Amino acid sequence: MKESSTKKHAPALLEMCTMFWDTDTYVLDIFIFRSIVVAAAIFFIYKYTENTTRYFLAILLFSLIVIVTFADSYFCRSWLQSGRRGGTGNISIECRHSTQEDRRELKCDSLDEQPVPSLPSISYEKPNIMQPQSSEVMTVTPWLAPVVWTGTFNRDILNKDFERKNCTIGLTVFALGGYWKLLKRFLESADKFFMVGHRVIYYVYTDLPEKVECITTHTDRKCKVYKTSSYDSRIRVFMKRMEILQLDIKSKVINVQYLVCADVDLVFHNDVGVEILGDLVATVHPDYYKNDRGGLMYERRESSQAYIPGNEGDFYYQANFFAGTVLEIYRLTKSCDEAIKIDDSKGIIAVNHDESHFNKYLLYHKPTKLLSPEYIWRRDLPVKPEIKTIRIIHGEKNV
Ligand SMILES: CC(=O)N[C@H]1[C@@H](OP(=O)(O)OP(=O)(O)OC[C@H]2O[C@@H](n3ccc(=O)[nH]c3=O)[C@H](O)[C@@H]2O)O[C@H](CO)[C@H](O)[C@@H]1O
Ligand SMILES: [Mn+2]
Repeated sequence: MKESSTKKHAPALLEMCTMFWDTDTYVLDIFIFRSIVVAAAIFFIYKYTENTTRYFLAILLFSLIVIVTFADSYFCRSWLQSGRRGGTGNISIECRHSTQEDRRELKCDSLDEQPVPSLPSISYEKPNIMQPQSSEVMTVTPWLAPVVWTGTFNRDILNKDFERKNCTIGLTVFALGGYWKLLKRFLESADKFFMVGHRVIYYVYTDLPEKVECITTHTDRKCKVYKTSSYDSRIRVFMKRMEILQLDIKSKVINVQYLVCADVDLVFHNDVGVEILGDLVATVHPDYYKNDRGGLMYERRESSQAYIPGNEGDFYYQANFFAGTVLEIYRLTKSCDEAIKIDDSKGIIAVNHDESHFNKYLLYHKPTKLLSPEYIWRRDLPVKPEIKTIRIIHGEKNV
């Protein structure tokens, strides 16, 4: 009962708190205002009241001053600190009793901790808002995520913008069992085409570290090799990836801002740069991108955690190349790992293994950027007019 009545009055009280505590003129205004009120009350009490009433009113006035002081220093402070004002909950409350100048200075300090970065000047053709980026393909999804195709971005602008963020990009790859043989070609092609000019850490997971030669020709790149257990089936391997990734992000073994997760049977054939980065980025599968919902390879058994009903689905995404901030990749890998384990406990393996769970996650947690099939093509697929630049080829299992 008490709680609901507090909630009912919350906006008005909050507004009052904000007025009292979040203005530079607070100290002066409130001091003058209260002094006038108290002085007027004392004048009134002494001029117009008799002895007994006078004492009673004096005690009442004193109690009121105590209650008001207590109320605004306690409630307003905790309300503001809890951020209920929305967005600016980090205001420097500590300086509430200091002078006006101190308050202003401290407030500015917290806002100006990060200088405002600006883009260096670079020359490029003026963007024309009347010119559609493509008449052939979708460049923005219905939830306003860009779809990256050749011709939709200017890498120079993106590179300059990314440099000022001073971020490191991680590239994870698993090479267990016989797959260690694919690693050399994968890393060589990444060295040549992946995020050239940016700080990169390769995170290589293998059960055979002694066979792995992790080299890079760039001075701003590191390679970290981690030993894993061996698994008796390849399905186990790609299910385990989700578990290993989420654990290593959580324990900060993987410690970067952006993470790109790749299969080892990928070979980079053209530049793949910061245009692929975003909060949560998935690649559209080259086999199914023209199919309607019925033709997408989702898990259709209700018994599986990866189940997607027939009337739902956006695109079929490939689990062999995805990217995002570490936070988003953590959420994705953790959710997929949990779903895989629930299925496992019931003896269920989703139709496309980790990829089915990956697609389920992305249906309900929409990617903020999509990569066109140009980013993961396959050698055996026929040439298509919309595929202008094949950037990565997948399924390269022969060395
Ligand atoms: C037909 C089929 O099966 N497709 C699955 C498989 O496609 P793929 O044929 O792409 O699977 P894959 O053989 O490339 O295995 C996936 C990745 O796991 C790693 N790996 C796998 C096995 C192994 O013994 N050692 C090892 O290191 C390696 O990085 C490899 O690239 O993988 C996808 C996940 O990306 C999906 O789950 C697909 O359903
Ligand atoms: Mn693969």
